[in-house]
Amino acid sequence: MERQKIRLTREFSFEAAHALDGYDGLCRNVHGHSYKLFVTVRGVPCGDETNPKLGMVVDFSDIKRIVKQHIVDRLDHSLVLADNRDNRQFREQNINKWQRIEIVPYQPTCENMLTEFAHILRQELPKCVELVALKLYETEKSYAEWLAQDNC
Ligand SMILES: Nc1nc2c(c(=O)[nH]1)N=C([C@H](O)[C@H](O)COP(=O)(O)OP(=O)(O)OP(=O)(O)O)CN2
Ligand SMILES: [Zn+2]
Repeated sequence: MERQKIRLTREFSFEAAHALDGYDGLCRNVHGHSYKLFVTVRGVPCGDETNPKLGMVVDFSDIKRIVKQHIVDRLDHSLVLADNRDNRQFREQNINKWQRIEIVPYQPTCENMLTEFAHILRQELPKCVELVALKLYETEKSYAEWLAQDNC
């Protein structure tokens, strides 16, 4: 059978709090989201009949392991704050009580989180697949998308 390029998508979810420093609205306060992340990769299904992964672009469980290790397990039930003096001090003062205070080098909007996720996944995903899209829902009604074709 002809081997065509196929896209695979795996969905993830994590709970995280954040605050948008300096924002001119309610989101400057610490508040939480039930994030949903969709990771889409593209590749050609394995055609090697001796390979246990025959017919797979990549094993869904490999995507799951990589995304969980590098993104979900780090952010789940964390408080995500931009890297500045006040937030670093807040982290130092509270880290014994709340173990998960994640300082990130950007304002933690869904756009910036996706940019970081794309950078990580492009390094960590196996070479046989190409990261083509990420979609991050911050609320039921609001999401951001990263597309490889927009960022060549
Ligand atoms: N472009 C962006 N705008 C906003 C972001 C963001 O990441 N990128 N983030 C926020 C807040 O963190 C939060 O997500 C609020 O979003 P919003 O859709 O306004 O959520 P609400 O709860 O206010 O929506 P309802 O109308 O109450 O359902 C803000 N903007
Ligand atoms: Zn928010």
